[in-house]
Amino acid sequence: MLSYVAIGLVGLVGLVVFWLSTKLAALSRNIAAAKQSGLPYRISIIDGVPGYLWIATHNLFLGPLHKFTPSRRWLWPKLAHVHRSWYYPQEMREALGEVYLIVSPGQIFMSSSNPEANVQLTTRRRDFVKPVELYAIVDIFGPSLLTTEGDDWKRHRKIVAPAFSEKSNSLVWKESLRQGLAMVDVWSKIEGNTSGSMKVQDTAPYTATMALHVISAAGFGVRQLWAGENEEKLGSNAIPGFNTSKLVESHAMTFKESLKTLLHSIIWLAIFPVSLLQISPFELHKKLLRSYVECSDYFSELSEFKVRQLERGEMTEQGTMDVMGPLVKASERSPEDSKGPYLTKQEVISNSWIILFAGHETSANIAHLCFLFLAIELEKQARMQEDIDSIVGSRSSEEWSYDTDLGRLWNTMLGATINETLRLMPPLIDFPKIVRGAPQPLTFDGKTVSVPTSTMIHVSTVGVQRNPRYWPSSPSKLSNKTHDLDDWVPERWFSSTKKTTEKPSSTDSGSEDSENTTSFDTSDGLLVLPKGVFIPFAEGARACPGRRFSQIEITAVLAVIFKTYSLELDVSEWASDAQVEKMSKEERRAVYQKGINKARNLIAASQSEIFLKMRGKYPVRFVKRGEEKFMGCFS
Ligand code: HEM
Repeated sequence: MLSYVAIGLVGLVGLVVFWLSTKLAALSRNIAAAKQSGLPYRISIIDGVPGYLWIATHNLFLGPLHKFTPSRRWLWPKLAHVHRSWYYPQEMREALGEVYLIVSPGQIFMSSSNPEANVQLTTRRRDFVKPVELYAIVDIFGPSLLTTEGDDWKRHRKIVAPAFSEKSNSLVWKESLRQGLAMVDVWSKIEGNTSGSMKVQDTAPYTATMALHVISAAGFGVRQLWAGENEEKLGSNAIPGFNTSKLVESHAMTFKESLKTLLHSIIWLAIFPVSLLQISPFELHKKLLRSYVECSDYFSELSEFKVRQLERGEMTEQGTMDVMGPLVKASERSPEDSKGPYLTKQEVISNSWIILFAGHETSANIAHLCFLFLAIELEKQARMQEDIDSIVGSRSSEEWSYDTDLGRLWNTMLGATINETLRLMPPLIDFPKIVRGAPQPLTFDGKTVSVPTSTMIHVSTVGVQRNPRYWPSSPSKLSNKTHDLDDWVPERWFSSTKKTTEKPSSTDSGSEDSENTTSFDTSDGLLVLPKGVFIPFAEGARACPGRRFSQIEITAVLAVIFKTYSLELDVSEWASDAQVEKMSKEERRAVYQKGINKARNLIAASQSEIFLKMRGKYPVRFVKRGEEKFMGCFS
């Protein structure tokens, strides 16, 4: 008996020794490659981009560890803390430089927050490839524009990109103005609110619904209504369950319900594939599976609805952007068809999902954060309102023109507000690339380094967008830092001194597969930065095709709301309305400051779960302009 235990133990020790020696051998190979690269590097025992199980659970271990003071100096918990990694790029940059490697047994990881390097990483598409395997988490309905590479990606892009044309944008503008007003109407009907004063516990779910509605109408040609709106308005555009509360027999959830469940639990779909969910006894898994199937069915039904619309010739009459139209047309073709590229029926579903997914939470989070920053910075909000007034005057939003008003609004404090929010809190804190083949040369700051084979690269959006070397800045008014790049300062977008190094040269821009995603933000009104510096929408061929869509959407929503309303933080945690009424200017300022501190702390505690977002909520109050309680105290 004893001898069996002894043999077992020896076997176990042997396995551990074998495992350790293979890990050590891999680590020393990676260290040798890092040494040859010419880049600074650090060694970590944990791989830089851990798996999905780690992503889903790491907060449990690392949250408490970060509270333990000595660990704050350690590098590896910061690297492994995926949800909070957006918080550390400056520390990393100060310790290791703008481009550095982290070497672990299973991986060489590179981070870049250098504009010159960023330009090469985003434009040399064949040298620095998109690692589509990392996108499995969002690939739940199969490969799409976001999650393919090479010729397959070009086929998807050729079909999907034209839908984001200039012609479509006026529809985004109109629908966003409508949705902004509808959102206010919903707030006014919350119990205890009036149309003159509206307390909203958390604007995030509302901006999420607003963004979903805009994409649904402008992207899919299907108008969505807010709860309480009369569904008869939809007429022949009603698709039961998709945009109505009434379900058809085959469905148990509305489209919005199924989409919401899916978005909230998407990480679990990466860990538990559909085949596992089908046999799982847990209610949570059953609900997730149901929402997955429902969503897929809804997209199929929408696609059939589009086929019928196409047959009736309705889509051109409506003049909708209708991403779905070109997708459905392409799905009628075969791979051999000479009329143009094809999509399979499943690819129509996967691309529809990805457009909703990529364009919904991103815009929603930025709109939500713009609200909070404007409520924190009342003086800046007042300046934005003056700018809006100076452009639209007393005209009602129905008369606002896409051609003349949008560009003018953008080039004011309004555009500065949106850009500054995208700079400070980009929804994607970084985007990945990988070196698949031979080591790749990378030139920046007058030297050329060699990025090793299989290096996983993160182009650090947050890193470069908070780097004082490339941005106009002043000493921080909120901390003891010598720069204010960790603070929300929209005025920097009116800086005349473009404090930048010379424009980095693009080695491969204008390549045959790059799409024109230029935007009105390249005009002279706001600060224009060299390539690779302001990259919330990425750059190069794989840049976001929805850039202009979201800029127009957020501009319209902010303009239509702040034309009539002001936004203040709710301070009822510290003082009732009656108490505030009796307060002097100084007392009001002091109580508001408590709200500001709390809201700032909540924003700073945001986490990146695919997209960077706030976890807590802060209540705010929209009041008719002229009826503010605190705005005057800050002027
Ligand atoms: C504030 C809003 C938005 C931000 C910050 C943003 C950011 C980005 C970024 C950084 C990428 C590159 C991702 C990567 O390479 O991994 C991307 C890709 C993409 N975005 Fe956006 N996006 C926004 C809004 C939208 C909207 C409104 C839509 C659609 C209506 C959209 C659709 C897409 C698609 C389809 C891709 C994949 C493009 C490709 O791989 O060729 N995005 N976005």
